[in-house]
This record gives sequence, C-alpha cells and structure tokens, in this order.
Amino acid sequence: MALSFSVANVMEDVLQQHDNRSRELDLDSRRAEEAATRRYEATVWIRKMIGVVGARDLPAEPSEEEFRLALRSGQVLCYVINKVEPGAVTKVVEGPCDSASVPDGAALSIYQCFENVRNFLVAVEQMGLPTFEASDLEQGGKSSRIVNCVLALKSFHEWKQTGANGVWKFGGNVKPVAPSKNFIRKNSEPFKNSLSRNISMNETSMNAQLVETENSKMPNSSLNMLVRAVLMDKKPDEVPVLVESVLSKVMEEFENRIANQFELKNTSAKDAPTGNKTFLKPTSDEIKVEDKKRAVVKKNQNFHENSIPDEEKKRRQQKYQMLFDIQEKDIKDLKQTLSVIKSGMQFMQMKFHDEIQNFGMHVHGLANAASGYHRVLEENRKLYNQVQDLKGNIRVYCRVRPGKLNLQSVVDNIEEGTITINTPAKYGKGCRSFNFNKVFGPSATQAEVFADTRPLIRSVLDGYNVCIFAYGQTGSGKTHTMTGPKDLTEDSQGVNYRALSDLFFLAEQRKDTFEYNVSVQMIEIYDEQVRDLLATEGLNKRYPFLFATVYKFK
Ligand SMILES: Nc1ncnc2c1ncn2[C@@H]1O[C@H](COP(=O)(O)OP(=O)(O)OP(=O)(O)O)[C@@H](O)[C@H]1O
Repeated sequence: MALSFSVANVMEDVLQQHDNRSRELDLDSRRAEEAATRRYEATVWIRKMIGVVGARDLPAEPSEEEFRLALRSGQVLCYVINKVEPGAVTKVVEGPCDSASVPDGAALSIYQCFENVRNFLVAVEQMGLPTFEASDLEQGGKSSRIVNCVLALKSFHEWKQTGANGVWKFGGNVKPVAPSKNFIRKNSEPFKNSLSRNISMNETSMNAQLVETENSKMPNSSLNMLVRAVLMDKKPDEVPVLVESVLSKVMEEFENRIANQFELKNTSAKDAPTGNKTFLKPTSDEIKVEDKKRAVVKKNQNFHENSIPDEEKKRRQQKYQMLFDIQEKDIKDLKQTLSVIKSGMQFMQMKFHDEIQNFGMHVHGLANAASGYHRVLEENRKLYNQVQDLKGNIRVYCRVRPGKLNLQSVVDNIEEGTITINTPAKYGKGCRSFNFNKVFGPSATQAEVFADTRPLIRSVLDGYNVCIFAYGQTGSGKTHTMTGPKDLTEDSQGVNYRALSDLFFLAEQRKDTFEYNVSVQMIEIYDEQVRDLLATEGLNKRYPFLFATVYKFK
C-alpha cells in the first residue's frame, strides 16, 4: 500500500489549521481568486485543445463544481492528453459515463468513469507530470490539484511544440521528462529526516512519497499563498519562531499520517488471509494507489538497472569473460575433435578403399572358382558318362519271376551275370547257360533292380538319350518291374516311378544352374505296333518315340 497523501497536502492542512482564526476570511478569498484564475486558464486551454464541442460541458469560466463535473467522466481529460501525446490513453470509454447524461453517475457508469480517469492518471504519471487523486473529481475533492495537473499538461504541450529542447520546466521547477532518478530536494532535509525515522517504509513507498511531494510542488499554488498569508503581518523576529512552530506541527502531522497509513496497511494485510474480506469493489483511491505503486516499482527497476554499481559491473564482466573463455576452449576442443574425426574419416576411407579392393579380389577369386567349378563339373559329367559308355550303351538285365507253388522251376542256377536253365528232354536233356549284364533272382527287390539303372537317369539330365524297356512273354513280370503291383507302395514302386522321382530330384538340385522342362509320353509296343497310350485321338495313337527330355543352361 503506498502513501496516499503528499507533503504539500500535510503542510497545507497544517497551515490551514495554523492561525486559522485570524485570516480565514481573507485567505479564502485570496485562494478562491487564485484558484479561479488558474481554473480559467486550464479551461481555456482544454477548450482550445479539443474544441468547444468536445468540451461542451465546460463553460469558458466554470465554477469549481462545473469544472469538476465536466471532467468527472475522464473523457475530456483523455481526449486532451491524447492530443498532447497521441496514444497515451489507448481506450477511452465514451457515452454512459458522460456527466451530462448521468449527472451523479449511476453505479455502472461510475466504474467506467473511473476507468477513464485511471487511464489518464497512469498516462500523466508515465509522462512525469503532476497528478491528482481520482477522488478529487468527486464532490468535496480538491479541484486545485486537477487544475494543476491540466496546467502542467499545458506546459508540457507548449514545451513539445517549441521543439522539446532541453528539459521541460513547469512553474519554475526543473522536471526531467524521463523517469526520475532522484526526487529528494536539497531544501527538504527535515522531511527526509522525518521519513528516515519511519524506518518501516520500504524504498518503493519512500519514492512514492517523494514523487508525490515533487508533484505537489507549485510556487504559485495555494500552499505558497498560505505561507505568505501566515507570515504577512508578522514581525521579522517572530518569523523563525513561527516557522519552527509550523514545521514541528507539519512533522507531527506528517508522522501521524504515515503511522495511520501503516496501521491501515497492517489491518488489510491481516484481513486478507482470514478470508473475512468480502468481494467488495475497490475504491477509486485504492486502485489509484495500486497503479501508482506499480508505476513507481517500474521506475525503480529502471533506476536500478541504470545504476548498477561498478563492482557488479566488474563481476558481470568477469563472468562474461569466464563464459567467453569457456566457449573459446570449447571451440578449440571442437576443432580438435573435428580434426580427429577428419583424420579418422580419411583412415576409414582408406580402409574402406582397401576392403573394397580386397572384396573385389575375393569376388574375382570366387568367379574364378565358380568358373573352375563349372569346368570341373563339366569334366566330371563327361567322365561320368564315359563310365556309363564303358559299362555299355546297351545293357541287358534278366529278372526271374517268383515261381508258382508246386511247379518246378526251370532255373538251375543263377550267378552274377549268368543264368543256367534246365532244358526239357525234347531239346536234349541238360543245362544251358545265358549271360547278361546282371541276373536278378526271384527274391530281388524293386529297389535292387532300379539301382543298376539309376546312373542312366543322371545321364538323361546331362543331355544323353536313354531308353529303358522291359521285354518278355505274357505274365513274365514286365509291368511288375516297370510300374509295380496293383497295390502300389513306396517299396513296390517300379522303375518308371523311381526314374521320374530321381529326375525331378536332380532337376531341383541343379535349379540354380540349369532349368529343365520335363514332358512325358506313355507308349506301348504290342504286336510290333508302337501305340501312344496318352493319345486321345485315334489317328495319333501310333507314335515312334519313348521319352523326350529338354534341358538348357540358365
Ligand atoms: N518279381 C515278381 N514278384 C512277384 N510277383 C510278380 C513278379 N513278376 C511278376 N509277378 C506277378 O506275375 C503276374 C504277371 O505279371 P505281369 O502282369 O507284370 O506280367 P506281364 O509281363 O506284364 O504280362 P502281359 O505281358 O500279359 O502284360 C502279376 O500278377 C505279377 O504280380
């Protein structure tokens, strides 16, 4: 909570109390005259700035009440300040709070009026001009402060119009437009001391107080008039005593008011956390004080920023230097790392190049090996088929069918490649032997019979023509050997099934190297006629070929 009264006010009040009896009438008349002159001056300027229409509620020579009512809505003030400093008040609430239409201000419009006034006061304060209290616009308020503010604004405007050279001066007092840094006057030591005694005041509130004090300086104001009036009829030797008396009263009053303010502050601080405080609408004075406090805090921040001690600057400089050194070191490290990475990359590139070369050589070797493998395979194939040739291009095997029970077999003896048969008496009793590539006895299995023909199947895939056929009288077992019995099992499969099975098995093994197309024909030679067993048309039943296998390299 900031202090909401000024030294000038206190002095004014004290002086008013002092010697009030003797000079009351005369003083009032002088003050009224002085105030009226200033008010008219302010009015003329306002009407000039915003025009007679804009200031329609403000007569050329308004009474104190008329002046207050005309400005109460804050609209006129906002228009004026926006003329002086465009955009100083960004939003001006218009209409309902117009004092003319709502003379006493309805509950709703009071708040809107206050918004205008508050915005105006904030803008004025930011410009460094003397302000007034929002309550000064209410009945019983001090219109002299409003007039003073308007005249200050006028002075500021004139200063701007003349080119804003040097510093802006108002009423003979030098006042920088920029945010103030030191508001303590040289001749205000007693007040300083007095304020120092109130050690509970923080710097912000102290500055608020001093800003208020400064803003209230007005040589031509009623304060000076009062002082002059008090001292006018005194003898010179009475003046020091009188001044001392007035000053001591001012001190006393001032301290009392500060004490009251802090008491109020403490009371509201206690009330706040208890939750007893209801949601009351803040009074215009409270809001004004809060706004002012914020503005002063902001000014203080700027002030502190501009007045950083040398030690702090040195400390910051050292800190920046340290950060700079660290960053410099980091950059060096990074450069070093970059160099290491670069050489690493070069090494990797060389290694990669070598490995690619090695890999190429390996691939080359593999290609050679593959080519050698194919050569060897080819040689192997040739050798293999040469072996088959050596075994004989035509091989004849004999298989003896198991005999029927109670019938004597004609077979006398079976050896590896020879079968001996008992010859009937009519052909001359005795034995006759026949030679074959191999003779299979009655107990020979299907697998044993196929084992001797198996190598020929591989020759088929190597491009050789192979023919396997069975020859014999009716019922001798040709179908049994080539196909198998009616109830076919894996073990009883004959040569055809086994040969085809091997054919597809080898084709699958060689699929990466060769692609084989396999086709099948079924023919029979019966009664010296070759017939196509798969032919559907009668004319094509006679066919001269047994198997045809096509192969090609991939
Ligand atoms: N090695 C064998 N083991 C067991 N049974 C056999 C054998 N050889 C042939 N047979 C049987 O003998 C019978 C006649 O055989 P198969 O039909 O194979 O003779 P085939 O020579 O084909 O006769 P066809 O010329 O009249 O067709 C069949 O019942 C068959 O099962």
